[in-house]
Amino acid sequence: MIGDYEGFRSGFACFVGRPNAGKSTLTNAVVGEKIAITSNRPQTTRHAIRGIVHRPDGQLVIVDTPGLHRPRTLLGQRLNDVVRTTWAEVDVIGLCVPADEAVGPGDRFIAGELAALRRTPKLAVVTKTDRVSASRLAEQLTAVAALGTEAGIEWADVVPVSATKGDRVELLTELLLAQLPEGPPLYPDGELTDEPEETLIAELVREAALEGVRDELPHSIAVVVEEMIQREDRPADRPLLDIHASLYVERDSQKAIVIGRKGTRLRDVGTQARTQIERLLGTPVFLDLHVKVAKDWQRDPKQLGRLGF
Ligand SMILES: Nc1nc2c(ncn2[C@@H]2O[C@H](COP(=O)(O)OP(=O)(O)OP(=O)(O)O)[C@@H](O)[C@H]2O)c(=O)[nH]1
Repeated sequence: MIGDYEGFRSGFACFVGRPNAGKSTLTNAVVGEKIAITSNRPQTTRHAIRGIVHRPDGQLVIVDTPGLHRPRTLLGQRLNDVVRTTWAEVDVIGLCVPADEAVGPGDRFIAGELAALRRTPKLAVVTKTDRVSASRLAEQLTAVAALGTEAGIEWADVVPVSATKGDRVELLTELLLAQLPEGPPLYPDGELTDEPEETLIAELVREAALEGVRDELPHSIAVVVEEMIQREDRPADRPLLDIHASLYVERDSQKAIVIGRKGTRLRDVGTQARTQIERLLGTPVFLDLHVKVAKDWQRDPKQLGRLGF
């Protein structure tokens, strides 16, 4: 049957780069739908969420990985393992370097790790080009080319993009597709992601809970969707989906922060998350959030397992 797909390319790609490099935003821009989680604080992406681009001549499956970083906790170690496993499995890797920040040790560390994957084609992606002048962009393109040379990587392409403006996102997609092996589609037409809905919903709740909180919290929040059930006794044209989710924090003090004065903060988190979830699922949702303390869950293998890591 392979012959039926002559000229068709399919495979996996992932974007790597230091925290805040713009990987999630770029994934969304390439896939064209909000699926990965973005935020202006580092390391909010924890799960390998795939977005799927369908084209007449190819199919590109994007795997969104957490940032690689120096592990300080058990969670950190597991995240790094996830990242390395993902890198070894994909067909093409895009290293994202923001246009508005100098190439630094973080980029060199990641480039060094990438260089070890000899057979995988690698593209350098200079992100957030809308934030810099043309001359600054030209300098950054040179710096990123040099980053490759130093690490012993031969970039398949060096592509400047703005995910927010949509500049050259289409070009990048084509260049990624061109690196994929020939083969039949991996997923049915029309599918955007194969991540279970619960995971996406949990990530949306987590994203809402992280809005505007202090720096110590991001790594301490985990969200688990406990139950999703259609409300009974609803007219067919007005369905309602009940979602019960737990927000786990590590300490009582963090619980107080998440809940806020008289529960106002948690209500806002619920409203924001519900809006996003309704957009994702296309159905009205009643979202019930509970905050629970799981003492030092990041250091406890049993708790990590229960929270899905
Ligand atoms: N102006 C501009 N801002 C961008 C662009 N892409 C991303 N950003 C912003 O940069 C910040 C980080 O973007 P993310 O996509 O969350 O970065 P990330 O690499 O996935 O971050 P981690 O999940 O922490 O690894 C967010 O505030 C984005 O809005 C872009 O093309 N232009």
